[in-house]
Amino acid sequence: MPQPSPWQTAIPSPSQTHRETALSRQGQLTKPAGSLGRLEALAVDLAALQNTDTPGADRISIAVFAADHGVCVEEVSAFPQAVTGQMIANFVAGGAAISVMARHLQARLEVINLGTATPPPTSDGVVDEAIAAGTANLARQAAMSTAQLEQALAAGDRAAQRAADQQAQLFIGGEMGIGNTTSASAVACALLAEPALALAGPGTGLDAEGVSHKVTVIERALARHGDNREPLVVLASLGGFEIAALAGALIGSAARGIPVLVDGFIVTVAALAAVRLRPDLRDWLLFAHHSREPGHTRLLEALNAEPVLNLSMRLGEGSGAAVAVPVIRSACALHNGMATFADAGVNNAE
Ligand SMILES: Cc1cc2ncn([C@H]3O[C@H](COP(=O)(O)O)[C@@H](O)[C@H]3O)c2cc1C
Ligand SMILES: O=C(O)c1cccnc1
Repeated sequence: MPQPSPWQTAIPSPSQTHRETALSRQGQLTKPAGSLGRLEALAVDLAALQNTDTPGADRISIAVFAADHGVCVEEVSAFPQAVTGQMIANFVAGGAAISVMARHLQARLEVINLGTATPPPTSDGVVDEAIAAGTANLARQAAMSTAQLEQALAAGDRAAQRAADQQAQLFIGGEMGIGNTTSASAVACALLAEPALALAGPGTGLDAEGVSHKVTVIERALARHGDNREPLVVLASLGGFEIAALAGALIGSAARGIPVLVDGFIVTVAALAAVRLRPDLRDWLLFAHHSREPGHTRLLEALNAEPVLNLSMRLGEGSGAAVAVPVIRSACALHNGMATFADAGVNNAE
């Protein structure tokens, strides 16, 4: 019998008992009901997901998935493809935005290389999950084979296992891959049956002419792909290794009982594909921020997601999720630390 793929493992249901206890506690804390706004719901959601009366986000695992994209030959990014490998080195050297945030949050950061055309100058400290030297050009052919897709999903699942081994309370997936807003937009268009124009944006900073060209490249990819909306087919045809690995990591994280804080545009596309594959994943996703990449609005709507922050960020790497962590920590500290009306001898509402 063939082994089931990791993305087929069971995803637990959030604890209804802990949700109810947390909701009741929120109603007894020394504040007008609902006055902590979304912080209340965040703490309640985390209590249910973490299966605890004292939710927390002290132990965080961040995994940045990196890979190159064959579609870069179509000149769809403001930056050269070699930047992917260079940034991998920067992540482990500690100089990237996500490296700074991981230190700031005392989070564990790992960098996973799924395959680059120009390898990083040093691979010390990088998790090697290389599948190929980047994907094929998705404007002309399927980005990856079914076997490569399975490899990417499994690499994501292994990252989720490492997060579980570290007893992570929250998982953050990040990505790096020059050209990946083209791939992510194409995946989203195929899943949502939207035209390229509705979802493509500047990415790293294309001008209006650059975005128009990117739209035509995505249209070519979508015409080649056809109207198949099956998530695994869409991922293999239009995805990237890091996007597929993220989908595997999100499912793997939920399967191990670790809630996920979803970053910006690209991770949300991976989340959409993963939710289409496993609808029970949706409960495990908290959305960190609303990216400046214009297509993110449509994606958030499709996932019925209301992100914690909107700081006009458009970086990726998991950086927006990392920046939202202090808000999540505040929600938990308030939930766990505030006195109840009864404890403090404060009169509750009539
Ligand atoms: C120095 C640098 C650091 C980054 N960190 C994340 N990205 C982001 O930009 C890329 C996607 O944009 P596009 O599709 O336009 O290439 C991804 O690698 C993404 O994570 C970066 C981009 C650059 C240039
Ligand atoms: O929101 C994102 O994930 C994003 C936006 C632009 C470029 N890279 C990533």
